[in-house]
Amino acid sequence: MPATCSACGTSPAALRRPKTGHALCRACFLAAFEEETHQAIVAGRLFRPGETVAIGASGGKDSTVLAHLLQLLDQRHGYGLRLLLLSVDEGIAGYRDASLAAVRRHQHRSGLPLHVVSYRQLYGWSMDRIARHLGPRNNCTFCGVFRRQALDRGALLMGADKIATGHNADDVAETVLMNFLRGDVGRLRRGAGAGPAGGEGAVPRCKPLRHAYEKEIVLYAYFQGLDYFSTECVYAPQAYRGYARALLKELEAARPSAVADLGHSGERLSLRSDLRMPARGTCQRCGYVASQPLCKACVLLEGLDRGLPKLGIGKHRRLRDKLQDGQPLTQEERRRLGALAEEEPPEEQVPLGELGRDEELWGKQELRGPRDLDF
Ligand SMILES: Nc1ncnc2c1ncn2[C@@H]1O[C@H](COP(=O)(O)OP(=O)(O)OP(=O)(O)O)[C@@H](O)[C@H]1O
Repeated sequence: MPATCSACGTSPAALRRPKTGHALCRACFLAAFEEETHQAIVAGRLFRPGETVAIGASGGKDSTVLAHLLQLLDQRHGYGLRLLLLSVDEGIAGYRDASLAAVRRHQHRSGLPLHVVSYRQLYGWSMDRIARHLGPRNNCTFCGVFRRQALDRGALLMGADKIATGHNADDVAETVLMNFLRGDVGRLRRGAGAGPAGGEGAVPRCKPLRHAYEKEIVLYAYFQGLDYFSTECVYAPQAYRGYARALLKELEAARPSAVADLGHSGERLSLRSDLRMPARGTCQRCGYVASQPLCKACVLLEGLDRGLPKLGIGKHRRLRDKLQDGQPLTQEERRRLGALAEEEPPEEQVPLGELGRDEELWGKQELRGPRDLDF
């Protein structure tokens, strides 16, 4: 005989909650998941009445569930939010184009306004082209830096007060692990991944699903019949995060609370107070938040534009200084920086309309490039 739901005591249980081990029926699971998200929003004071919130919408399960929940909870509890969908098109054929189609379907169903910004518009480089220059490694470094800025730029254009992302408890735990494994003191101090998503950006961020287990998000999407895109990014298998993810899965299998515990540890970490942290300033080139004279995106772009894609990653300070002083690099130095044998023509510019600009919202306003934006 199937187990009975431990919450209502009447309906047959439809699942065992990965987070708590409780046997629940569909209705009680949905209610518990929604209530926990609401409590996380209230306890974390994530939103204020009247705020415009741009939901980072990638078309994947997490942000699809987030967009659905924020709309539902806003109506149910009267948060008084203006919700918008914001997507970044990184230019990854066979991955982002398909997931953006899922975002558009969500837009039609939900009626929320959608705005799409693309790497090609903002930086003149799609991820596919960057990957052709860079090879299979380090693509996530470029993509992560560019996406963080692209979300900020999109949110500023939309007049958003805040960005909400679909980062879940597993993402947070993986980030805590990764920061430890890399000895990344800066990020450990900022909350080891438990703090605001991309907390160093120009627009405040929050992660309303940060206590939600990935497995439960999948269950929620399934029971609600939500339509999302679920293929992994073609460049992700090479990412270091994959090792942290595999380790976390092993830990979770042995002890399900490991996911929540790691997130909790990340929040509670305290470091020596005499550690020197880089001061926050603004990028001399584009005005974005930076702790160095140039922000990370401008450093990466400089390498790409010079045909030396590895200039902005790794320890190439000496070669960067050499270039800055106008000294030529040797063939061997150019090779170390990933110089291509032959120059590739720049990518064709994409008309904004084709990328899903919400004309009603934006009229004829043009997106500005990374070098002339004021933050
Ligand atoms: N291209 C994008 N456009 C807009 N937001 C994005 C994009 N990529 C990621 N995000 C935001 O960052 C969050 C975490 O992104 P990540 O790459 O870890 O994907 P994920 O964990 O697979 O999430 P999802 O299931 O929503 O794709 C997403 O939930 C979303 O809110």
